[in-house]
Amino acid sequence: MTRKMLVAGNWKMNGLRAHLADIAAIGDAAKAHPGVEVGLYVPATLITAAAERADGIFVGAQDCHAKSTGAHTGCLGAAMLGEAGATSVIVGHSERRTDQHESDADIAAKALAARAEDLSVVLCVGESLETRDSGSAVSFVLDQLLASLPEGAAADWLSIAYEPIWAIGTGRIPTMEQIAEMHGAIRGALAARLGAETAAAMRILYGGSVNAGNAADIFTLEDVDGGLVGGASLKAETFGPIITAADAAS
Ligand SMILES: O=C(CO)COP(=O)(O)O
Repeated sequence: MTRKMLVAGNWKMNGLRAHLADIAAIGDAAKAHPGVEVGLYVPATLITAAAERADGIFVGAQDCHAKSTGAHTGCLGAAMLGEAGATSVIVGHSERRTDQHESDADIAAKALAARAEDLSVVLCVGESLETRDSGSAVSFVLDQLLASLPEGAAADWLSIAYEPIWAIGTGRIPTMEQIAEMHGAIRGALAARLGAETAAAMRILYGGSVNAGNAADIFTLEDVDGGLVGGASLKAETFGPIITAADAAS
């Protein structure tokens, strides 16, 4: 089974129109590597402008509401994001699980809402440092994954991102053995839930302090099919080498 590498940037709450030139530069970097799928999850305010300029990359949103419309002040439905130009959405990022108190059931519902509007989905899972240190990271992440997994999950619209919370924005990453163990366990759990064929086709991304220096090692691991990149995705100079590393590992 060959899975196309996916390297996606999560810009989080960063980016103004002044940064559209960076998006264009990242598109240029991506075009040199057509074997890698590259996307940017930008703030909602930038989706339309980014999608208008995006060449060589897809543009996504960082969250969507589980309902399509209604009395939900400040929220955005999947159809709105699609109309704005997004083709994909992140659900279940640990920052939203923590800051917005999103539950696994909320996240599964958001993924389904996105799917209903033909958006692809990256579903994030990951353990805290406390859970890692207690020795129960794998069982925690698998429980979280299976509870957040939407009905009808399929590899043509859903990818998983393993993002250990303690590795996000810290410059600290798990050992290669820990990443390999977790990704293998995730694929095993997907196989048990969705069947071997779907599990073999579904991309499992690693996220958390991915940079030009560590990407090549991480992407070489068998069950790592790309990365979800925060800080290093803001500039082509730092994101470009990560795309190159994914191509080399393809
Ligand atoms: O949270 C992340 C991507 O969603 C990872 O962020 P950093 O790459 O900045 O650690």
